[in-house]
Amino acid sequence: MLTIMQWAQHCPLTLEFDTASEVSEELLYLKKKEGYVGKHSRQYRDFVFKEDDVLTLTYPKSGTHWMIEILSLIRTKGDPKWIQSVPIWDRSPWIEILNMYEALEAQEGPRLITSHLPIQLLPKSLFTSKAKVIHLIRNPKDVLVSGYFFSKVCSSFEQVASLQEHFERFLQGNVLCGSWFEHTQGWMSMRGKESYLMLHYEELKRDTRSTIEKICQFLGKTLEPEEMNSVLKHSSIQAMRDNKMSNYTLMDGSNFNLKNGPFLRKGVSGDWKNHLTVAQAEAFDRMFQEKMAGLPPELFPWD
Ligand SMILES: Nc1ncnc2c1ncn2[C@@H]1O[C@H](COP(=O)(O)OS(=O)(=O)O)[C@@H](OP(=O)(O)O)[C@H]1O
Repeated sequence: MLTIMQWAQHCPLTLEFDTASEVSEELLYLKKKEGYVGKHSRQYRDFVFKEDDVLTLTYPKSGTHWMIEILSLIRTKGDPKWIQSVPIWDRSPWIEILNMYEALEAQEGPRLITSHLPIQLLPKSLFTSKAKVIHLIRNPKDVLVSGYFFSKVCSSFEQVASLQEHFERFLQGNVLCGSWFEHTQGWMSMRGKESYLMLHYEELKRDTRSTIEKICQFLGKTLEPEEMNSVLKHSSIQAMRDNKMSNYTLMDGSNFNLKNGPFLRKGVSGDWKNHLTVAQAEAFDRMFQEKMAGLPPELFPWD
């Protein structure tokens, strides 16, 4: 029996797997994480996804919370009462966090569920159920930069001395949730399934309305024009910064330290250009070409 993961120190979840072969190399670093506590969670593997579940699936720092806010507002047809009264992590709990997992199990459907896990660590019922998966991806250079700043705010992230150190760890997959390249390719293997929708942060940013329409179509929902306007208004980054149920001020002082930066930082595409050197960007691009060779370039519509 091999225990491989503790998510966060304040809400420890550990998954146990029967054989080492079930553990991808890129996740092994998690075993070394300080404060690591083994805890048997075979039950997790038996979690039953239901057909009316909607799973937001992201590599960390790809726009997860934005998507949850949008899905919450679609559910209420733009009425902000729910998002303004229930914390974002209770509206769409992370399946890999133990206390949230337990809440999810007890929850009546339809459920919003979130995960940052790579595909091989999701309970198997996901792949036989009709639960819908929204896989949001983002330019990994922006993901990298966002993660660097977030590491100063959230102690679950690897504490690093410099952006260069974070850069090297990111390319090696030696960061929370492992290699972006493998995580992304893994989930992209669901392309073509009716229950899978892949979206880009950049597309959501460039044309939020059309992307929300696409989400509604995928979910079989319709919004009246004024309901759509309300979804747009209340899921804007400024509205989320002003919403204490979404800005993590309720978590400040736990493993979040908002003195070191806001939870909702810039919320733009292309911020990597302000932080990565030309040499870093070139090294990144070489790695990208190598790792993602064979996938159509239109899957990655960013510069
Ligand atoms: N409404 C809205 N509009 C635009 N951008 C937004 C929005 N909400 C969150 N964000 C940006 O998403 C980044 C955080 O991603 P995640 O929510 O996936 O982070 S986490 O891993 O779940 O902690 C983080 O990106 P950076 O600003 O580049 O750090 C957030 O600012």
